[in-house]
Amino acid sequence: MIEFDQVQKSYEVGGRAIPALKATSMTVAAGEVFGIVGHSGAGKSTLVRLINLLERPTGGRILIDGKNVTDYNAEQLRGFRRKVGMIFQHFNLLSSKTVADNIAFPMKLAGIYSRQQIRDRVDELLARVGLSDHASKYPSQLSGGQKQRVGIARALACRPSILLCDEATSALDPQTTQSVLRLLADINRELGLTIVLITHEMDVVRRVCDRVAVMDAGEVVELGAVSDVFLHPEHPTTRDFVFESENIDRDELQEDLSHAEGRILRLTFRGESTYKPLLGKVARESGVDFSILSGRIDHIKDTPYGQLTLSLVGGDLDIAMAALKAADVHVEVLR
Ligand SMILES: Nc1ncnc2c1ncn2[C@@H]1O[C@H](COP(=O)(O)OP(=O)(O)OP(=O)(O)O)[C@@H](O)[C@H]1O
Repeated sequence: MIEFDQVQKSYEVGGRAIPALKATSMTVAAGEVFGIVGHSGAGKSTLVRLINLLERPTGGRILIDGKNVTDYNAEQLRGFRRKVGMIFQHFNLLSSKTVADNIAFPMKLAGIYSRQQIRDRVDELLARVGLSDHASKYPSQLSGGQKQRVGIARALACRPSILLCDEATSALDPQTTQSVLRLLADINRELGLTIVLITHEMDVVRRVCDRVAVMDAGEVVELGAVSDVFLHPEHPTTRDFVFESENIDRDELQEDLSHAEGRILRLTFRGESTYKPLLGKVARESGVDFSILSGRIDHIKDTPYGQLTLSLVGGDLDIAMAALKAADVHVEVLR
């Protein structure tokens, strides 16, 4: 478990303290995939670099599994850092070393593993990330996705309990992003590793994270289960991220809504209710006519969800609303 207790960070620039993270308290549970989303400069990298103490907080405490790591001496810190792996946007591989040597590097540096242990672990990790045939290649001979797989294998070499991902898919195309995210989800499930993932894309959060913190100007402005934050965003910054990820143009949406008749509702279905033929039944029972203005069905991690914007005309609106709510559909009246 990672606990931030009133953690703050400012950088000294030209004798002035520039605040990057305002006093923040939050907890990341062991074994969860925790997303941190925010625009450039929001403080995401600072927050994540505080977890492995690449940056030292200027206030507050960071507790990992109940231990205050901000108090650690140099030796304790070295041991602790082996338990926290990290992957980066631009992979940060050593270009003069082969794939196998890149993966072995943190184990050699630790100085506590035998040659045989290192060889076995490298083979195991190469297989885990699907690169057994590429062990002797150099990073320049690999695609972006393969480089990130090497980065992941290297981060896992010393069997960490926490994996930090700093914009790990931002340099990859959508298909490669999917496969790297799938690999991270598998690793999380199989190894029970805690993953903290920073990104500026809500879509990445939607695919793999259990919970998310939204950051704006050095502050966590919204935090919760991805399904709640994504489907019912409250803070304007969160709304921007969700709209962006769904490719919704607000002006166009307003324009479409202004042409629609009657009441306008947004319905959110989660889990099994997503696939039920509910609208026809509600229309028959209430006499209300629906017309669909927009809609999508997708997944939040493994859970299906659907969102429909409807205009409703005629019939008995109260009966329709009651029937939808009784079927566990979240109903929001837009007009
Ligand atoms: N080493 C540093 N010295 C001075 N200021 C810094 C330093 N690192 C970050 N900052 C400042 O702290 C604030 C937060 O930066 P941070 O890199 O944490 O944001 P971010 O959300 O990760 O942004 P990005 O997505 O662009 O990486 C910014 O205003 C940045 O300019």
